[in-house]
Amino acid sequence: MNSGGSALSLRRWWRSVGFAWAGVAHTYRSQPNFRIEVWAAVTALGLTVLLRAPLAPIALCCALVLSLELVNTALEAAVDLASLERHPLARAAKDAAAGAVLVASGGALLVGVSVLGGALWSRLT
Ligand SMILES: Nc1ncnc2c1ncn2[C@@H]1O[C@H](COP(=O)(O)OP(=O)(O)OP(=O)(O)O)[C@@H](O)[C@H]1O
Repeated sequence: MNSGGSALSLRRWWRSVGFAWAGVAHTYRSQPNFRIEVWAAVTALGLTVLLRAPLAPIALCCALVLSLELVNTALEAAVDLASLERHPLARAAKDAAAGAVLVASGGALLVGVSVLGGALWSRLT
């Protein structure tokens, strides 16, 4: 058994988690849209628990939107690092990444309304 090797890979994994968390924290600090999405996700998850609605579709949608916003931020940084000059390909890349967030947000909104809408309506009426 190679316990030294597994301790090392666990430490390496933990270090990678630290880098990933630094990426999430940096995006939270630098991207107002990400902050809005985080608090929208917290609200949606809280409502889901409160209304005893199915958690899986809401959690999946929250994770999808937040993940795509992180990828969008990564792509923006990579494009700006490659060149700060205006270029049609830079615009295409950034617009497509922003479009991915928009599409996921639209889908998440539909899922949110269909899963939570009925339960919320009957609580309020
Ligand atoms: N180098 C560039 N060349 C051409 N167009 C660009 C370039 N950089 C940004 N743009 C255009 O400006 C838009 C906004 O880009 P910017 O990098 O400012 O993102 P942002 O406003 O932070 O977007 P988000 O709200 O998604 O974080 C892009 O979607 C793109 O249409």
